[in-house]
Amino acid sequence: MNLDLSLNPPSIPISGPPTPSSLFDKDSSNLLEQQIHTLHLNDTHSSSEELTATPAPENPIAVAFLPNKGRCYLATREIQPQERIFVAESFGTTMCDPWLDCGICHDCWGRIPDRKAQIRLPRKPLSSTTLTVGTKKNPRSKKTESTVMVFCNETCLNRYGPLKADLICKVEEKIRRSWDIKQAAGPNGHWRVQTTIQPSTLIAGAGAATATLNSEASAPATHYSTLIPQALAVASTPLALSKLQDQDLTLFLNCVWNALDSLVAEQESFIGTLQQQQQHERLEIASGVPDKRAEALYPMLAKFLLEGNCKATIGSKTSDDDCETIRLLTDILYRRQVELDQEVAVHDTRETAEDEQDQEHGPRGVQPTFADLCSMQSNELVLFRQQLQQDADERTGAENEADTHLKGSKQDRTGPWRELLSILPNHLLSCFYVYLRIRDAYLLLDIESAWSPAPRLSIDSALFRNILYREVANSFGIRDSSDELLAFAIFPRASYFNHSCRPNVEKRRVGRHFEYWSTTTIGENEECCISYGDINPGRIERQRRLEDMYFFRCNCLRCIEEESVDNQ
Ligand SMILES: C[S@@+](CC[C@H](N)C(=O)[O-])C[C@H]1O[C@@H](n2cnc3c(N)ncnc32)[C@H](O)[C@@H]1O
Repeated sequence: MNLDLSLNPPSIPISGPPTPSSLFDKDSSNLLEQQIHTLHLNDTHSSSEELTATPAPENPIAVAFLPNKGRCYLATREIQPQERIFVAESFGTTMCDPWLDCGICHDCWGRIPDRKAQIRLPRKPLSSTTLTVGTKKNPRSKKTESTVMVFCNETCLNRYGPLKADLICKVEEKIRRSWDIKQAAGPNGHWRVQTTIQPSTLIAGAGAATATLNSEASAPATHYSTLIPQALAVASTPLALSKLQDQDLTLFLNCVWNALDSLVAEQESFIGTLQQQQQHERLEIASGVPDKRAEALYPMLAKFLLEGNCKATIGSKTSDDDCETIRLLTDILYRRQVELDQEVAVHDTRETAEDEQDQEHGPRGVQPTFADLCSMQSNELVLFRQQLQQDADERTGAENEADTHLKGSKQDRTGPWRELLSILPNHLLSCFYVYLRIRDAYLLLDIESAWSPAPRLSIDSALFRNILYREVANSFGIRDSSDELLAFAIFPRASYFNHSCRPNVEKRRVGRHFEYWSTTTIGENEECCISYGDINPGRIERQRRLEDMYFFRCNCLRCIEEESVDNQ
């Protein structure tokens, strides 16, 4: 979901961009806990303190905290109408699927004037590896064969980062592969999810496999056979889930996602990696060569977890929307890895600090970091609650289809998972699917040793959640002059602009930047707000839209004024 944009070009010079404080460190594993702590701390502020922005004389705006809206931008001085107050840089972008090969540049999102001079990626034919599960060879879809990235010219490609572009094309190829789960599950199938082995023998193996398959060694995790009862002790019905306070819901979700990671690690440890033959030779596993087993691992996990439990289609193909999400995640993970590696040589050319003026697209803002992205507001809990409600609404008045289906299905082999899966909203199960898809793609690239020369990426559920639920309702739609949605991008430092139904700031896209311009005189310490889309309808309709799309009840001055008039 995205915030709407306006697309007018700039005409006057820039003031320096503000630097919002980063509340979180780069270790993603405890970000959720830290976020709760931070919000708790913020709750203890007095309102007079909260309304004072930290002075930053060179910047016209600074981040502050408002009790009923969270963080916001306040003016640090009087701002005149038509001042450019901020330039935002993205940290993660993804082109919408229909535009992948339609002459829109992946870097500047402009229409490519010279179609003959454009650069189309991948340049070389895609990997010859047969990406099928089971014995049947699946013909490549047209999507896989088509170009996945187009750039105006070398300048745009270099700014985007050729290594990253190449990597995203490789990932795209993997996520488009067909998951033929029926074939994989047959008697001659390559892999079956096994959950009958004693947990005590698995925990060490699971940790070892994770350490091998992911670049960061992780401590052996708690096994799902412990985590699932823990989750169900917190809530065992959708109704109980809907009543949980934030802290308990976070605990519940942590148990669920950690349980998924534990299952994934356990199954990976059965396969082992190519270097861990002894591990899986000890265990009785289905026949097949290791790489075939690995190819079948994630499709089978999806079948095990989702089939019969999820109303969303767990198809053999990844939906276009899911591909968009995975490209965005990969872009972000790539940039995070570059930060972690601090490999200047591999770094995109656009990242040089002294290059503050882009000849084609005007001035640049401060380059955001992964920590900036992690300090954005996570919408995981509100989204979860909304999805629970939606599922409940769908069930009202009709037979509880999901439950009937479960009871009559052959899903009993899911054992301890069954009860847990049956109470989760469908949307969360769809997120599992995207998570398994991305892990599948990365595992195949591991097996093919296909990362180099780009940095090797890995993901676990904590990282996945940290990124995914910050993208939700926080990413910006990139539109062309006819309002066509071309792409999505995350602008971490721009995400502190709150909404107002009477905004005093407007966004303008200039190439791949966003610029923020005052539309009126803004007094010192006054809040600077943009609008999240259409502000023309009446108050009730405006508020309903914001609640549905962005999960909050609007507390802007206009709504407060109109509400008090309505109540008189
Ligand atoms: C893009 S973020 C803006 C920054 C956010 N306040 C923060 O602390 O990170 C959007 C969120 O800010 C809050 N918000 C923005 N505009 C608001 C408004 N007019 N009334 C109430 N809350 C608002 C809501 O929580 C919303 O989900």
